[in-house]
Amino acid sequence: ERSTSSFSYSSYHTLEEIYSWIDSFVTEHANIVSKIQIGQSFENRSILVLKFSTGGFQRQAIWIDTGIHSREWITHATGIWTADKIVSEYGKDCILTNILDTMDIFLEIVSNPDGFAFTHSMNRLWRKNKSSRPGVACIGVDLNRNWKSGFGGNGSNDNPCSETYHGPYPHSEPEVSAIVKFITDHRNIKALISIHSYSQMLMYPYGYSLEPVSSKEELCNLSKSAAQALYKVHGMQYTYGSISTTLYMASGVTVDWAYDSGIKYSFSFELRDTGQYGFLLPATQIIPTAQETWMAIRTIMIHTLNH
Ligand SMILES: O=C(O)[C@H](Cc1ccccc1)CC(O)(O)C[N+](=O)[O-]
Ligand SMILES: [Zn+2]
Repeated sequence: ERSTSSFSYSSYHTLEEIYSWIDSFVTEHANIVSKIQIGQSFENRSILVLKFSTGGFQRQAIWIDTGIHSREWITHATGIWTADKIVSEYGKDCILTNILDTMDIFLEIVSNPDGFAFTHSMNRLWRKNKSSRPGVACIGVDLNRNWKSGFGGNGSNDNPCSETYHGPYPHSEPEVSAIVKFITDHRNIKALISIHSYSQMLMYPYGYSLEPVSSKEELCNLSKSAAQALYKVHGMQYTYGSISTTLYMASGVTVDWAYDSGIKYSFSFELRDTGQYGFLLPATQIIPTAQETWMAIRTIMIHTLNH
């Protein structure tokens, strides 16, 4: 991409196209956006994070990740659109402007670059990363089961050939340990939003337990408000609640680790649709999905700013 003006926000893109767009995007909006490499994937691809900041030092911040499961293409596409929305709305939307005048936003668009490249080259429905270990027949760890909280519990699998294989030990995967290191070293992340597809859900911890989190009421009310803001855009209904009670038990997941690390406002989205197209959501739904998701993300961000 020489410039982002030729980039289509209503299409799906390859890893190379996204990385090239990131460089153009950062160049074009250098006053508010910068690019950070937080690590390297198993196959040595750069792991990139966009930082949106209007100044300050180590400001309280919001973390958003998309694409931890490589086949969930709508999430990378939503992340890209969201990046452009943030820079477009700063100075226009007073709520977003208030957020960025006080907080930073970190956005990791391709959180599983090896898996994502593989969905374009060999297997569109690949979910895991591409790590391999001597003597292990199958490839890949489920990056949404590799986190320390509840690691190895119900709702994860110790079989390396399973789609929910949790890996040999917590944070064994470079794609996970890079985020853990970044967030731990930052010490001022106040909200984490980890975006998946599909099912149209907005969920908060825990996945590894049926026990309610201490901030259950607040997180339930906030997810309700966020789901309502989303619904107003295109009439899409999202269910909301804790992972284990709304969907199923899932252990070693991103948001449980975040919550247990002190990030109270930790949420996971399951974007469109409810199964008609599933992971193969048509590109015509990218912008509508991103538009409605933005209103939910914005609701979570303003609550985080005010609490
Ligand atoms: O099992 C998963 O990791 C997600 C559900 C989820 C999402 C966030 C935290 C715990 C579970 C479902 C999905 O997005 O991966 C879709 N899928 O099952 O392929
Ligand atoms: Zn997923």
